[in-house]
Amino acid sequence: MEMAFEILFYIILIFSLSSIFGRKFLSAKSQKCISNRLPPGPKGLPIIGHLHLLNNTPHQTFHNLCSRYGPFIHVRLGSVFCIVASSAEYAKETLVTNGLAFASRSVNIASDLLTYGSAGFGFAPYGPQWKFMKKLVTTELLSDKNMTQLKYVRSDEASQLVQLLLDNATSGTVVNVSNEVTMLSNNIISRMMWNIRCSGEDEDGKEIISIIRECTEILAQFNLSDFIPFLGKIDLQGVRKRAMNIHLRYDAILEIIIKKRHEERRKNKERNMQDAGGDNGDDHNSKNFLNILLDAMEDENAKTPVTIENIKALMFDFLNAGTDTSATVVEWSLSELINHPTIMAKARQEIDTIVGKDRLVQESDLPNLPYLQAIFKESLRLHPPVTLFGRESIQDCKIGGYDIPAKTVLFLNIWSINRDPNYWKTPLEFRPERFMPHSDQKEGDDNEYLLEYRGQHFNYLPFGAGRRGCPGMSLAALISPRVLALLIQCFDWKIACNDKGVAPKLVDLTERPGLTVPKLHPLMLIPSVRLNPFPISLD
Ligand code: HEM
Repeated sequence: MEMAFEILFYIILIFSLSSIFGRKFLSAKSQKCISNRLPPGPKGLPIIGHLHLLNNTPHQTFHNLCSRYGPFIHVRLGSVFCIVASSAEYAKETLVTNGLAFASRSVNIASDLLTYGSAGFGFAPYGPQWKFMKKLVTTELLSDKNMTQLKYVRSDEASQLVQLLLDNATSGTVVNVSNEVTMLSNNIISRMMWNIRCSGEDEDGKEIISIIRECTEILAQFNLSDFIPFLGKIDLQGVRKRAMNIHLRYDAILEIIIKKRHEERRKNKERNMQDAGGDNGDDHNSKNFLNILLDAMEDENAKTPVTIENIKALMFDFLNAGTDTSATVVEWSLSELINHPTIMAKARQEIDTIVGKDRLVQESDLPNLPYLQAIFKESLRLHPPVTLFGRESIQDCKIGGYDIPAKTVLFLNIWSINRDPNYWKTPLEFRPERFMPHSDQKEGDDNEYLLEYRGQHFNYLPFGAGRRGCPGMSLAALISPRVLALLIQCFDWKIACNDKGVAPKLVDLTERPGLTVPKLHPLMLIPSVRLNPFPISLD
């Protein structure tokens, strides 16, 4: 609500300013669009277009507009021409059939500052730098080999979470599960990146976590200056100033981390020289992302040189894209399981049968736990961590017979497609059985159980698809289901009392607006020990 008032206030201001400046800032691009054959859309207002329709849950706003005007619509946000795709057919058309045209991302004032002018990967324009980064990410940083080498990080963090929850269960303490799984996910990504834990005593870690939180907030903030060019310099909402502040803090901490790492590398090299090529005894640390990137930067024969800005920006992308997303799935899954005790019981039975009660679930068990996988998939469907993602076109193209000009921003509404009754039976129901083979199927389930999230099934795209589909999908599929399995295996859960002293019967499932969409209210639960896994041992 607050945001709606803020936007209304600025819109009135824009109208006043526009009467002074006239309409000349309406870009040539949007003028050109008007003459072409465009997808349908609501009637826009002069200058601001459809800005007034947006609130802080754009996926829901676009969903409502598409229910009225069809699955492929256009809107104009100030001077920015946008299309919204809200069906499997248009997802395929935009992400794959016209995948090259829509291979870029739009950049805004905050993301430009935070990513060193798009020097990283996630916000990089489509071109040689992005292609080089993509190769580095898929063949080195997030390669199967590196994921296997860094398995000890994920296992260690999972053990630490179980230990912490055991302590809480023993003392009967209420646990903020949302916070704990976010911290776990931050720790995993941060240790894989540069071997720093975010929780605990490490000051660098604490600063990193506070930066991540502020970034998520500012990147999700709707900034009018991104859409009304003449406001760019004015910074009405103070977004540029805040983004600059975060950027400077991020840069300062990165400088410290990189300096320390250079020093360690120098010492290791000296030690290696003395040992005449022997092991440097630092193998855990050596495969972290920062070391791989510093190796790439020091490679004098590289065709595409890697700069320090590339490294800092890429690290930013991972922190930003990889932490909250993986945690959000666990938070939603556990919430749904508590609200559906029969599903919880079935998941537990599967774990008890396949894994037993003598040891904890390991990553290697995951392929043998189909019901757990179905819960993971169903959670990604009903509560996709990324509800809406954006791309930008680099050339004119035709989609569904409509003319789409270059530099059009595409919003793909995953949230809406995942709830579309044309593709899903009882789409608003949390029902993992839809992803299970025959015996558990309800009549008319068709082939929902065959659907995978890897980007080939266009009615189910929690990780996107095509060239810019999520490179962290396999990592997320290792982290989230395993953590969820441990929470199911080791603990019984009770909902904690609210501030009125009443324990609600069901977990509240309201969404919090933002770049990723976690629960509005953190998941506050009281664990009790179901399986005491001493000694805690994970692979
Ligand atoms: C459940 C967890 C996750 C979900 C649901 C998710 C979802 C997404 C989505 C929808 C996109 C946009 C895809 C597109 O444009 O087609 C994306 C992009 C991206 N994701 Fe993820 N993601 C998750 C975890 C991760 C992790 C763990 C990492 C890395 C450590 C990561 C790194 C990225 C990057 C770098 C991009 C940008 C890729 C590019 O622009 O080429 N994500 N993710």
